[in-house]
Amino acid sequence: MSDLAIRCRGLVKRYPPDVVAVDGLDLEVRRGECFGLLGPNGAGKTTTVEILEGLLPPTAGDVEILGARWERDAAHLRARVGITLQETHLPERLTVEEVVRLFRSFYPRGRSEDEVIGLVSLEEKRRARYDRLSGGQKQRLAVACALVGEPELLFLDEPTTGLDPQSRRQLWDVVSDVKRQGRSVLLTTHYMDEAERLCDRVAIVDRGKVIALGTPRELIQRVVGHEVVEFEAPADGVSEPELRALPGVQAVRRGAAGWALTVDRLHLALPALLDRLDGRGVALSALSTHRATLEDVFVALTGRRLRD
Ligand SMILES: Nc1ncnc2c1ncn2[C@@H]1O[C@H](COP(=O)(O)OP(=O)(O)OP(=O)(O)O)[C@@H](O)[C@H]1O
Repeated sequence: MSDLAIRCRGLVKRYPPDVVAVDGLDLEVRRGECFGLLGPNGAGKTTTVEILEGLLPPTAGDVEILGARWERDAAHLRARVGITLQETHLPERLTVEEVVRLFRSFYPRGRSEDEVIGLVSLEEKRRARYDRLSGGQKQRLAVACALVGEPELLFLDEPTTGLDPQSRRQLWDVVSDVKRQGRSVLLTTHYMDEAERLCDRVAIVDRGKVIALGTPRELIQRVVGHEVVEFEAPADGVSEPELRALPGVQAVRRGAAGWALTVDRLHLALPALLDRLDGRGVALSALSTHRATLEDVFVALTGRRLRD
């Protein structure tokens, strides 16, 4: 048995006449791992996921899911994976339990309705019609449908986009439970806090290619450092080499709104920075610090923000 849940090599998807949505993407997701595909709008995440889900044929490349292939083993594979699409439209007039029962009937084996409804905490809504559910409840029901066949691998495409903070946290709990049961998860998201919290490893995708891969902590420390200091000051007030020479500073970037320093020793870098600016009589119009995030990794690698 393959110890990989997903393996793809040289994946390409072109849309005529000239869109290259996926541009030679390689990926390995281990069994039992929650793996995140991160990237800005249009990076190629959904296209990649739909190919891996067997819903879209690639233009080129090789895909293996749970050691099997969609071309040869589609019927068998369908019963082993669970899919939650970016948008799910379920029959408006069916109740929560009717929807779950319907999906349960598609699988040869699986969980009971009660168990699945409990997993996504929709017990109180089991007799409520689909069109009466909130956005978060609808999304949890979609995840319940993906879980009802006890999938070995769960695909979640932007499961929390558009949800309020409480609904997002409820969905995170569901995904954490799925992970605890040893199932594999492939998750796409724009939310870096979501990826840092849920994913064992992430791949950052940009323009159809993987541009960075690792655990969230590894990537942040390797690419960015520990902390980010951002400040605004007149462009002629201080120079890039001067900033780079300050103690504790690892990298310097000048953005549209001001400077961003990545630092590994904030307690040294910050006083030295303030001292330097003060000595020059440079007025600061804004100053903030934050722990480096995956968003900073993306900015450091591409010079762009994830959500421009
Ligand atoms: N059916 C299609 N025909 C033509 N172009 C397409 C089609 N589907 C996607 N694309 C293009 O392929 C690129 C990748 O799109 P994709 O939806 O995979 O990105 P994404 O990373 O999932 O973005 P988002 O986060 O906005 O969902 C985009 O430029 C998109 O416009």
